[in-house]
Amino acid sequence: MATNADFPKFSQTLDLIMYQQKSPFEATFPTLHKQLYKLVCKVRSQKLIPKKCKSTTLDLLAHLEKSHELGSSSTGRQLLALLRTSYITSLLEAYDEVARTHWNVSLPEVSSSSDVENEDGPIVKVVQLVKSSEPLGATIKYTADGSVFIARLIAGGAAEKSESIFPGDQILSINGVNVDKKEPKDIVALLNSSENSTVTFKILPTKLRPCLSAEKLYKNKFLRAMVDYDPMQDGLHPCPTAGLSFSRGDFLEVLHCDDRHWMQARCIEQAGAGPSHVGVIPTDEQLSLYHDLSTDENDKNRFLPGYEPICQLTPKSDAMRTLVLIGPPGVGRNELKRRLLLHQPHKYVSTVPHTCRPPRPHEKDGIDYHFVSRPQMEEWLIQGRFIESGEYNGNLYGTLDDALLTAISRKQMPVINAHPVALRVLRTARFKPLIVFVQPPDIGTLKKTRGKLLGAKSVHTKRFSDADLEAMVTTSKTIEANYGHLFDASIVNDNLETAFATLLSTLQWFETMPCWVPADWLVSSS
Ligand SMILES: Nc1ncnc2c1ncn2[C@@H]1O[C@H](COP(=O)(O)OP(=O)(O)OP(=O)(O)O)[C@@H](O)[C@H]1O
Repeated sequence: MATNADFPKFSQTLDLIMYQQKSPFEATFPTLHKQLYKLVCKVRSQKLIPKKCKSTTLDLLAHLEKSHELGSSSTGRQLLALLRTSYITSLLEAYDEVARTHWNVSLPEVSSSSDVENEDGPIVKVVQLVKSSEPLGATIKYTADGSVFIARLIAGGAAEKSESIFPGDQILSINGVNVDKKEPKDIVALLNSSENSTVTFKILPTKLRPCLSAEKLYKNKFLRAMVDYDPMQDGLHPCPTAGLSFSRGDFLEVLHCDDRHWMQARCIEQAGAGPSHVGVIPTDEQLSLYHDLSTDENDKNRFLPGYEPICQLTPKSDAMRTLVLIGPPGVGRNELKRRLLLHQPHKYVSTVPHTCRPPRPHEKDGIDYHFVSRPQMEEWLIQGRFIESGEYNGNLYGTLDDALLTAISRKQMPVINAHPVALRVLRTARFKPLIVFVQPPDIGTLKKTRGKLLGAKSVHTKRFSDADLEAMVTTSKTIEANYGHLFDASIVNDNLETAFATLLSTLQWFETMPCWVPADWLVSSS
């Protein structure tokens, strides 16, 4: 027989289903999602009390099936069918197993939170938390007279989950020890030293409950870090140990944004590693304080400010992106591009540049170059229509934006080897570039593979001096330092065959998997 005590377990299980399934589930079955949501609400409000089932969620589902609680509509039947799929059933079984496990924690007999009358008058609250390996998940601050207050709760931490402690609450004592004027290290020691399995706080609750959400301060909850950040190096961080360090190019999920200067975020899961812990990081406004002070010329190339709002782009077979190969001169971008065009000539295409120099005898207009007049080139330059342009031997050269747009409109993927500076123009919704960094291997491998001619394998074969190869490695490092956060993928070109195979699998990945792109790409294309 289910008791009320079993309901948290069941409702957590449903939370789990909704959380795990949310995006595909909600997107594919919006009506079913609504039904499931209603079910969770019903269970939560305990209006739905199954009398005939045991405490396992699978039993509860069996009960729902028999009792027609969900109605006999096709949506209700579909929902049950979905809940019965092997994926969901396994999830429920796993959860039941976890829920059945006895965790060896002896919960206190007193209620976890109770209001008691303080002798001096104001209502104080006693909050008792079960100790676990996870930290309390709260930072503290002091007033001038040494009183200790909760500064912020870390999203998803033990204090927040307790729903009994809030920012602004004053901590009067921990396990009966008065904390007034105690140093942070003494408070940490108090939290850790308690002998029993619980920690008891006496709290003077705040009258103001801050309720700013991430959405209110940040239109977009997901951000790409454009700078490196280490809270331990940040003298202005209110609590460096509760901070989160991240590197340029990391994807962050903002969970809380309590004020204009600090917010809570975690690094989004990357390549199999789970999401990072939640930590306090500076907002854009706070970060700009540090970078305003920067005199580093390279910062200007890094597309500051500190964060770029991002969203997930779901690949569509009829929406082409531009493949941009970035890398130091001589690293092999032309060779990779040449192989790609040969591999699928109908899909991957090259763009023909414009020039105002006269054609050479063997050159064909529209194939080697588009030959146009100098005034025409200058007019396009003024209009900002070139992706890249330059002057060589008194003649202008450039790649027109139309060249890319025409290929994209024909459902082809233009491939260009661009200078990183061109990313400023290219990285927009019009071209939706997929930016692949081609980097050289270590200098030893580079000397082995490029120091000698490749025989008759390629008509483009070049010979490099040791100085050329060393310059290639140095330039590669500079490009990565300045633009690495904008790269979607990196390929090491040690062996041409494997580098090309990696390029193909990278392209396949981006053609089939959702990926993070600047949020305005989707806004401007919708
Ligand atoms: N992995 C490799 N092993 C050996 N040789 C290579 C490799 N990759 C490229 N090469 C050779 O290096 C030379 C330079 O390559 P490529 O022209 O493709 O470089 P690039 O990045 O396009 O440089 P640039 O922009 O200066 O033309 C070519 O002769 C190419 O065949």
